[in-house]
Amino acid sequence: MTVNTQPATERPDPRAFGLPVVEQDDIPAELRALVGRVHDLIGAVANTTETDPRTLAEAAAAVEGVTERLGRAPRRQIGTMVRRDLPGGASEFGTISNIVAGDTNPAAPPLSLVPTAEGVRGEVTLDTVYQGPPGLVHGGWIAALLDQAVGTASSLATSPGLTARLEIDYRSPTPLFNPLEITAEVERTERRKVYVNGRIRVNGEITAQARALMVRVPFPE
Ligand SMILES: CCCCCCCCCCCCCCCC(=O)SCCNC(=O)CCNC(=O)[C@H](O)C(C)(C)COP(=O)(O)OP(=O)(O)OC[C@H]1O[C@@H](n2cnc3c(N)ncnc32)[C@H](O)[C@@H]1OP(=O)(O)O
Repeated sequence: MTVNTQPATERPDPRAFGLPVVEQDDIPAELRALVGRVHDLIGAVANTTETDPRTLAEAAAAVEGVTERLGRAPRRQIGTMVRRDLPGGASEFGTISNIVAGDTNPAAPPLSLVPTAEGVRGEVTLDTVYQGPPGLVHGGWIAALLDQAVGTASSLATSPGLTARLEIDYRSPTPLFNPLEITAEVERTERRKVYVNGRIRVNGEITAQARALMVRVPFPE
């Protein structure tokens, strides 16, 4: 039975939880470029066949130098959020260094999800940084992508919550270097509980699907 006892129309402002908020448009283009180059670096390091000790040592020293230089500025407060405008006039908050979708996380693919009539949709192509079995996406990353999708669908349709339960059916291998279409939508809500379904498609075929229970976080008084 579908029970909608607590439809959420309020959008909590993360500042009410003591979390700083950055406007997505205020993230400097140069920081975005740096995030992109470090993302490329992760792939280059993971896949290099370079064996010359001097070349490798120089690369390590160069990276260490950049890390030290950036470390001179204070770190962002843990839990810093970013506000993003969405197509259609809505906006959403996300953690700025979210491992799946964070604007400033070089390890994130990143996955960008937009609202649809049903829920949310995004497309992403993963490289060997996300490899599990040869040529295939790691199962944990498949779960991570789907967790993000069901969480975002739930958050946009109701209000932000935490994943209480996530069940994944891995139906067929999910390949690297192929566009993954990720969709999710709310099935029903019961008080603070939001039941959400999601899936990954490759060339129109479902490779993995998720059933999730999100529990909405109570707003501060
Ligand atoms: C802050 C503002 C900023 C905005 C922000 C925006 C972010 C927008 C994008 C989000 C995109 C992120 C997507 C990644 C999402 C993660 O990765 S979340 C991280 C992984 N999850 C966690 O760490 C959660 C850990 N678990 C917990 O903290 C707590 O167990 C929970 C889930 C909050 C529930 O605890 P609780 O609030 O005390 O609620 P509780 O009363 O126990 O349960 C409520 C109801 O849920 C049921 N329930 C709870 N757990 C379960 C379960 N495992 N199975 C079945 N039923 C359950 C209970 O039975 C109860 O049912 P009813 O009595 O109402 O019928």
